[in-house]
Amino acid sequence: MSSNSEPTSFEVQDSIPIIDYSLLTSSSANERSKAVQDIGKACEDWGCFMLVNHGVPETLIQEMMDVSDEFFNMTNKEKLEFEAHGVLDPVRCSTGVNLVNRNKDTFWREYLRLIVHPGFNCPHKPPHFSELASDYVKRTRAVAMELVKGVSESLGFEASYMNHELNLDAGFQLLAINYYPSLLAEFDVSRGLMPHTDQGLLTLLNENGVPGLEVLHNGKWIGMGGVPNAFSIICADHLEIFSNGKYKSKLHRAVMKDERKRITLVNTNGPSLDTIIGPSSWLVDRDNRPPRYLPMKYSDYLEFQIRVITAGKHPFDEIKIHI
Ligand SMILES: O=C(O)CCC(=O)C(=O)O
Ligand SMILES: [Fe+2]
Repeated sequence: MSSNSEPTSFEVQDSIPIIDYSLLTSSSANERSKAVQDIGKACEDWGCFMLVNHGVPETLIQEMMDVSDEFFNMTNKEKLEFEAHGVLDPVRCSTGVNLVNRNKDTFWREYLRLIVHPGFNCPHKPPHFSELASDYVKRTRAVAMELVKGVSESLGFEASYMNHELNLDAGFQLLAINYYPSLLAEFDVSRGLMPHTDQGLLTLLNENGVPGLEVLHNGKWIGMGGVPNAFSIICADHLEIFSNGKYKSKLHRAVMKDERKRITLVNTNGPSLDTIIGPSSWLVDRDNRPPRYLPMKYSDYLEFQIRVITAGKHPFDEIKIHI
């Protein structure tokens, strides 16, 4: 979507649903069932929610923010040691330089993308980066897998159904670290991230206390985040595909509000690369609920997504079946 055609209104709203993770993992069947119901409603009505009491230690998140800051403060030459181009390269750093051009739709952002499952990849510097990131992604993965169990039940399946169907034990997990530098006088470009949806089932995101994430809801951009020690959870493309459109992937963007530096840690969680993912056969019937998306191997989708986005389109423009 180009910035010319997108809605411009912005609204701070506190009604993005908040899910308490400790209820989802509670030994009380009633509490768990209420959490499952709330997750289903949040996915259906909003396509996003805030997750509190997730159990990932605040100190670990802070250490990840600090070490990420150190990474991006290395020289461009040092960072470009990790430059890569293919979507399946295990470590991919972009210093943002190539992103800035005369096109008004383009924003400045540096990022580091790591494939962290199956198989963990991370730059060897700064010291402790790899150790911290490894701990962080194991913990976020555990949270994501619990959430997927809840989602699975909310769709009427067994908790483990999506895990089995989509081979999540070998699931493709990315850690993307986004770095929006502080706005220095000589730094005269917009910082942010274009409206987009994510690959995978659920994205888990946290930020360094500097707001910027917005979701498009009922035609308006709404600020997301700002709940202390909470993850922003965003429904992604393959949840929409698997649920045959019941849970929509959420369009979101990043817009900087002030001059402060912003860092976000973004986890995407998908099926295994060789999974062919389409609408679940249980959520499709010929008469009332025809399939709305073409199935595609996940690794092909990742390559295809880049091609389609580069051409200024959304993957769903190509794989959505219009009924
Ligand atoms: O930095 C943000 O707030 C958004 C990042 C994001 O959407 C992404 O990396 O996919
Ligand atoms: Fe995103």
